[in-house]
Amino acid sequence: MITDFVEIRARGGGGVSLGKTIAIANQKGGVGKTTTAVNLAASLGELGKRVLLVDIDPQGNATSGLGVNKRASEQTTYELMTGDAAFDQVVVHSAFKNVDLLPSSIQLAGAEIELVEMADRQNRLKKTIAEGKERYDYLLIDSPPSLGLITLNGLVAADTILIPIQCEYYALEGLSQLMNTVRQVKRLYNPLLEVEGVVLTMYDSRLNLTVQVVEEVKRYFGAKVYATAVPRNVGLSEAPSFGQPALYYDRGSRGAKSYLELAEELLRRNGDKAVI
Ligand SMILES: Nc1ncnc2c1ncn2[C@@H]1O[C@H](COP(=O)(O)OP(=O)(O)OP(=O)(O)O)[C@@H](O)[C@H]1O
Repeated sequence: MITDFVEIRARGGGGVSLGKTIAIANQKGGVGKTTTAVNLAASLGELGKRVLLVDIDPQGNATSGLGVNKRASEQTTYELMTGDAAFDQVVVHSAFKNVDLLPSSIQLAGAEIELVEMADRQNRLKKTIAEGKERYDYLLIDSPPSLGLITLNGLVAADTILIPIQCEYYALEGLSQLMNTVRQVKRLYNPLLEVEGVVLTMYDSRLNLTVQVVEEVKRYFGAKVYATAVPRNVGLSEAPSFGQPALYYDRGSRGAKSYLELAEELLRRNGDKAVI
């Protein structure tokens, strides 16, 4: 059925417009970067967008979260960034609608040091995923929990940064450092880099602490804070061990639904619409 929500592809249609690259980053560990990357990718794919998930975290959890064996991946973002493989040698289709992956492997941990010696070291990811921008509507980069050279490559390659913040004590700790890094990247390498938004993760509205954290985050980031907060949900934490996004593991779960809502909000904020 054709409704107002149906459109001819807003991005990428006819090869005219380029996909949007969004780095999901926060140097703080365990705040929900990978969970957001995997589930947002699956949700955008479900909504008809062509998505490339770019895993640049040496832990490779986004790779295994999409059901791809990170130990068996011969060509990964490591080879892409060191120049030893081309885009088409690395990209793999996932089992999930509209979602492709550039997998990671533990070898990427070494790249942090190896890249230091290389020419154009902060631009390596940007150059190698450039052709992906012609094929996908959204490219989501899952960053490691640091502000090192690999994360820098992600921020240089990105159009925007999406920051997951866990609703817990010290949630804002390190955010001024992250924003300083964003400002520096803008000044030195990527003047058009913007903040896409802030996503509150592991949200529990029953806790006073959560309410306080949300207030503080809103004071700091204002309208950039997404209205959709992701609740703490067991489906989201179980799904990775089955190599599936929550949408496929347990479609009715609150976690799966909240990431679909997040994807819809992201499309809305970008003036983009689902293709159904
Ligand atoms: N909304 C949620 N509900 C329940 N569990 C969650 C939720 N979000 C994330 N988790 C769990 O919290 C842990 C950390 O999440 P995740 O790996 O996504 O964080 P990260 O920021 O990518 O971590 P790292 O910094 O190590 O890369 C994981 O075990 C994940 O399954």
